[in-house]
Amino acid sequence: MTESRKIRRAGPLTYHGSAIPDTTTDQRLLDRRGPTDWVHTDPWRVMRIQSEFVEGFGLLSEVGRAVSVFGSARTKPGTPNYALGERVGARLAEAGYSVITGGGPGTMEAANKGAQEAGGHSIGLGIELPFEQSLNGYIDMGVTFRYFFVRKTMFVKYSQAFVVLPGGFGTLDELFESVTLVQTGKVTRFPVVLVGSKFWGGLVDWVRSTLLDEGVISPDDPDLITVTDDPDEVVEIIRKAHVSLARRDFELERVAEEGLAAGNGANGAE
Ligand SMILES: C/C(=C\CNc1ncnc2c1ncn2[C@@H]1O[C@H](COP(=O)(O)O)[C@@H](O)[C@H]1O)CO
Repeated sequence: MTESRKIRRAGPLTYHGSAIPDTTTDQRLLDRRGPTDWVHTDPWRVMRIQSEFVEGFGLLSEVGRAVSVFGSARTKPGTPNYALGERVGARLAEAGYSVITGGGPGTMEAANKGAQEAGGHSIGLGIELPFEQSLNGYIDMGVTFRYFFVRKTMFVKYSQAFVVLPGGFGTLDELFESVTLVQTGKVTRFPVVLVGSKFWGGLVDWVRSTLLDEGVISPDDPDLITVTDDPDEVVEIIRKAHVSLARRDFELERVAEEGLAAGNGANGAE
């Protein structure tokens, strides 16, 4: 009778006899030894980026109708812009929208405060910065990201409109990123509302004159942005846009169903 050979299973793999490695996968995982420089390499960073997306999608997937509010991190409590941020947050919450901000101080805090105090759902998507900073104190659900671009994806994916109050480079970056996504058709359901005509007027005039005159945007592009001073109008603009988008979706579905009923079949597009 042949002596039974030793075997070891490792997931789907079975090792036999002399092919059995000296250590098990668990030992290699759990024993801490060897070089650690791989944690500073790009492939490892890619894994970390992936995990941030997975975590963000998991945590935010059940957020209902939401609006992202952007604005200066430097707006001080007690100033007109802080009060404006609070009113915008409150009106959105009263209209049933969750309010998503960058979770920081200034206008972000004001919008979260307004939303929370109005009984709404107040969300902060924080960002890890080189200096110590915690989420503001008016957040029901806070998620902190390491990467700006992962966080930006979350603002777009989990909100149905962008509201932009006065702010600096960060706010301008968020404004133009959102307008570019709408302009290029990467997102379809995004009213972009600027709040504060005095602050935004010069920029909007420049868009309508210089950018149009130079031919670097299309004639319809300035209409991708709406300006108002009135928090109630912010909600009205967003509601109207969503109603007309819902009508358009309904119409598209009706046309598709009629096409199917008439035997045209689907066109195969995703
Ligand atoms: C500069 C200060 C704090 C920075 N903290 C921030 N926390 C969270 N999100 C931030 C922060 N700074 C910028 N952002 C994002 O950009 C927008 C504001 O940028 P701006 O340059 O201040 O206009 C904002 O919407 C955030 O998403 C001092 O306390």
